[in-house]
Formats: sequence, C-alpha cells, structure tokens
Amino acid sequence: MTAISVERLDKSFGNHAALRDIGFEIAKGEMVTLIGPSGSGKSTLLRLFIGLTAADRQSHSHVRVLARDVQRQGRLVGARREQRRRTGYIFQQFNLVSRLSVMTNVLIGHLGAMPRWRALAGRFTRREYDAARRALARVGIEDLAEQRANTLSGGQMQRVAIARALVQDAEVILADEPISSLDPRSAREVMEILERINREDGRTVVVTLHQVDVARRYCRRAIALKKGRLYYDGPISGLTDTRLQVLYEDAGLDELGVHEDQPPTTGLLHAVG
Ligand SMILES: Nc1ncnc2c1ncn2[C@@H]1O[C@H](COP(=O)(O)OP(=O)(O)OP(=O)(O)O)[C@@H](O)[C@H]1O
Repeated sequence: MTAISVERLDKSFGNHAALRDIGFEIAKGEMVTLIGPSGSGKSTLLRLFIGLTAADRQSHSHVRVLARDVQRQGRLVGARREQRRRTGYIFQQFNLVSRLSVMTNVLIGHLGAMPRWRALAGRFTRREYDAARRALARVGIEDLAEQRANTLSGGQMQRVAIARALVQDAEVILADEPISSLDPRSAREVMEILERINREDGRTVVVTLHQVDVARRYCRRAIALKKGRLYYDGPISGLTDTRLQVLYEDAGLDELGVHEDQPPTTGLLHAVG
C-alpha cells in the first residue's frame, strides 16, 4: 500500500521556483532519505506532505498521504483530525514545550485522539500514561520522565520528540534534519531509534539528511533533489560517488564537511566512503 503519493508538484516563493515537477510514491513501511544540497527544497517538500504549505495552483498536482488527499491542484484539502494524527513530524529544533516535563511533552502526542473537552482540560487516563511510559522506554529515557524538557541534551530532546510521535501512533514519520544539531553519538542513537521503529513497527519514515554516510547506513532508498528538481530516486546504492559529485557540485565546502584546504570532491568521497 502507498504511504505517500506526490504528482506534478511545483512550489514557488515569489519568482523563485523552490520545487519543479516533483512526483514519486513511497510505499508503506519504507525508510527513505530525502537528500540534496542546502536550498534544494527538502523541507518545503516535507511541509507539502502535511499541508503546512500549499503547492502552486495547477491542474494534476496532488499529494496523498495514507490514501487520503492532503492537497489537490494546489488547494489544501481540509485534513481531518484523524489524518493529521497519523502523520508525525520531527523537527531539527525538537519543538518541545520547554517548561513542561518530559512526560507531559510525550502525553501531548495523545491530544489529537482525545475528546476535545479532555484535551482542553489536559486530563490524561492511566492508559495514556502507560503508553507514554512505554514510548519513553522504547527510546531509552524512561528515567527522565519527570525532568523539565529545557534541561535535556539535544539527543535526549530528540528522543522525547520521537516518543511523542510513537504515542501519537503516527503511521508515517517525517523527520526534518533530526540529527543536524546533534553530536555524532547522539545522532547515531537517534538514527538507530528511527531505523528500529521502521523495521519493528513497520512505520514509514522519511528523513531529510545532510550526511550521505548516515543516509547510506540507515536508509534503503534515496530521493535526491537538486535545485528543486528530482535528481535521483532509487536504491541508496545507486547514489554513486559520481552522482553525488554532480548532486553537490555547486554546494559550499561546509556542506561537504571538508576543510578549506581540501578539494571538495576528495572530502565528499571521504565522507561517503
Ligand atoms: N517561506 C519561504 N519564503 C521564501 N522562500 C522560501 C521559503 N521557504 C523556503 N524558501 C526557499 O525555497 C528554497 C528551498 O528551501 P528549503 O528550506 O526547502 O531547502 P532545503 O533543501 O530544506 O535546505 P536546507 O538543507 O538548508 O534546510 C530555498 O531557496 C529557500 O530559500
């Protein structure tokens, strides 16, 4: 079954074409990396998936998630509460409520499925607490349940965000640069958690990444964007060094993770080798 289906998407900001003629399908249970240089349109595409932004108005453009329309011909289709609940979004900057405890931040994942009066009163049932505890255990931080979110490390905050998506019971998890502000060890741990919930629970994961070596380790399929166009879509093994050189040919040295005194190509090959 298809988890995400995108057809003929264009997105412009003023005169700037951020995305052009994008189309692909992602099957349920896939773990896909969305990759490409800075400004290539990765975050914009993720935002289109959940209707945070609308595509340009034109015929035939379409975004469907879990067999329901999110937008058609550049018009947002009023996503139902149930549909929003089935898609979890994990941000680079975690999006936690900093003054609340870890437990409360995870419980927030239940809000979409609760009766409105209980959501407004912030009253959670024992079952909801149990689910939150299980989610925290799953991401390895059950001992931090009572700690305030703003006292956590970046890696711990990202685990809380993943636990919240688990509690939400999201079938599709969209993670926008979830590891770019983390140290290498925390980054590895967060990717391992995402990989595990994909493999063990069959949840579909789409993750934007800047690190090609990380994408190669954890994702089987890559969708690469270059200047807003689909540059590559296929097995990660097909994203060869030659293709990567072309993909990143105009990118800055920072993005390739190399120092000023190294030629970019060498650094890129080293990074992905
Ligand atoms: N709200 C906006 N208003 C105007 N331009 C925007 C807006 N959002 C994105 N853009 C432009 O659209 C293009 C794609 O941006 P986007 O953030 O999707 O790229 P990205 O591949 O996610 O980049 P990065 O890897 O640096 O996060 C960029 O040129 C960006 O400046």
